[in-house]
Amino acid sequence: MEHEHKQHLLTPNQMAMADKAAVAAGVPAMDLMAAAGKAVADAVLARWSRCSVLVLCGPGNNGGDGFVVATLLHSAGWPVRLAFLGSMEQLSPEAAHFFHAWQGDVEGYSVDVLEQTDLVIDALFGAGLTRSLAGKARDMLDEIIARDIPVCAVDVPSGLDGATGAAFGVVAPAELTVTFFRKKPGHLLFPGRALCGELVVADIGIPAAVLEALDIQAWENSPELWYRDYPWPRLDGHKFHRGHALVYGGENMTGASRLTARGAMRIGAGLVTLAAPIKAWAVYATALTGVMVAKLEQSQEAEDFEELLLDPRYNAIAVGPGAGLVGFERIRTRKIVLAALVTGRATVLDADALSAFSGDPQTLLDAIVGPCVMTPHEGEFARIFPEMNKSPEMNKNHRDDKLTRARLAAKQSGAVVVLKGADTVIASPDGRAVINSNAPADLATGGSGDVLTGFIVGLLSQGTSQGMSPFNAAAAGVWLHGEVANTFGAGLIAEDLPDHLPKVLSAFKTRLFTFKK
Ligand SMILES: NC(=O)C1=CN([C@@H]2O[C@H](COP(=O)(O)OP(=O)(O)OC[C@H]3O[C@@H](n4cnc5c(N)ncnc54)[C@H](OP(=O)(O)O)[C@@H]3O)[C@@H](O)[C@H]2O)[C@H](O)CC1
Ligand SMILES: [K+]
Repeated sequence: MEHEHKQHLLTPNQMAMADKAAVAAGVPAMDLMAAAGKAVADAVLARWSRCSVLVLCGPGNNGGDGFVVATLLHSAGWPVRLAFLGSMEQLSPEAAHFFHAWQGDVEGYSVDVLEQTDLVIDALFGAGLTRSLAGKARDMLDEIIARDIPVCAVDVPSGLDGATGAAFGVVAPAELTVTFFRKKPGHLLFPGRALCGELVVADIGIPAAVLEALDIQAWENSPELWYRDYPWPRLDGHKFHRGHALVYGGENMTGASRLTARGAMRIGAGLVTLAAPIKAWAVYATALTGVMVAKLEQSQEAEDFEELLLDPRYNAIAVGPGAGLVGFERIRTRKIVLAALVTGRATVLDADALSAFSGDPQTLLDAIVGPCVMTPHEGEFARIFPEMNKSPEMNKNHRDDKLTRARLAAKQSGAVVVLKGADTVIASPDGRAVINSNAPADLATGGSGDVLTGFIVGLLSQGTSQGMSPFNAAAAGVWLHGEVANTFGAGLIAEDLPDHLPKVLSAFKTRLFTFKK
């Protein structure tokens, strides 16, 4: 399991390098293509009953895979037709070999060929796509969409950028995509994740060892990445070892920070204190058992918060949920955030803690001096990194994708950036990134972000010195957050998330011992 590293995500360029490394290691390109085509044919035979298949082959090795698929489905007794968009001369040696191995006709490449077709094998373009599809390639995909013909895509649906999940123009959505060796970011980032349909990753004989030579910077989120650092309660673990999380509670939206405090408790913070303006103190004090509530005196809340922070035992701080943005609250929220950041202690900034700096984000970014995790959704992200979506550099080469934006924001801010969504990206200032893929749609309920903030600050409060770095704490928090929602299922509301975590943790713990083997 160790060096399997199933979570690695390779860019199309890294995929090509893996390909070359495999050939250099003695795996003939011919065998790679044969194995790729076989993996696609096997996946089709396993999912569809015999039907009339049209294989669309493009000019490169994606097309080469298609030739292999056509021959294998034909020899399985399926009615197979093949149309080729390219020229013999342009084919690589291995693609040319499998082109000649195809015994059937090569039909003219026009939309008429779609007549009587039950299933299309999309082997037009894969990792080599460099620009939007146009002309006949595009017309064919438009027609496939119009006729709603099921598609099995080879490597990626044609038109999809494997690096970003962005569509270069038209993409025919696939029921099934078969990719090779490892996933690409584009298989996990929307719209790519949706356009791929069910994803199968086939081992085609590329040795896992080639990964060492690649400078992998992206992974699919999984406990495999961070379970070694997970702060399991130690037998001698006095609660003070487990750290003390300090959560700032707002005046009106008291529910938000209560969810955060509960999330921090449930994930194992030794102690949690919620600091709230005295006006809201009674609400918190009655609602929260087990969480201590500190009073912040009227109109000097920020000073009192600073005073609290003089106690070094508060080793992780969360600000944002329900902090308040209306009128004077905005000024107070900014002061509270700056008071937290100046301590240099692990700080999680979410929601209002971010929006309070829209208009002058640099004040916030300049104040980040210690371990910090930001958890913006797209709207909050745009307020803190307004230039991110408009810079010519970003849009010139389709770099306005989520992975690039989160990475640039992390680099620029020095914080770990959790750019939330159905495909949450966790990016570290050093360029590493994790794409989360287990979150169900139900998670988009009000308050679920407040709980995530609690999970992350709760993890950070437990042994930051020993090893749950902000990057790992964010990845673990996001994964557990998704896992709880998955196990809970329909009808989930935010309040269920903290209380359902223990069940997931114990299941995760037993599973861990299988990891450790
Ligand atoms: N690494 C592996 O695991 C294996 C991958 N295989 C398959 O190989 C493809 C990648 O093959 P490649 O030849 O590099 O590229 P494509 O087949 O995806 O593209 C072919 C050429 O198409 C041209 N191109 C690019 N964009 C367009 C466009 N919009 N319109 C027209 N033509 C386009 C481009 O050539 P240009 O010179 O025109 O730019 C491409 O070179 C991978 O996806 C796998 O399916 C191996 O078969 C097995 C091992
Ligand atoms: K394809």
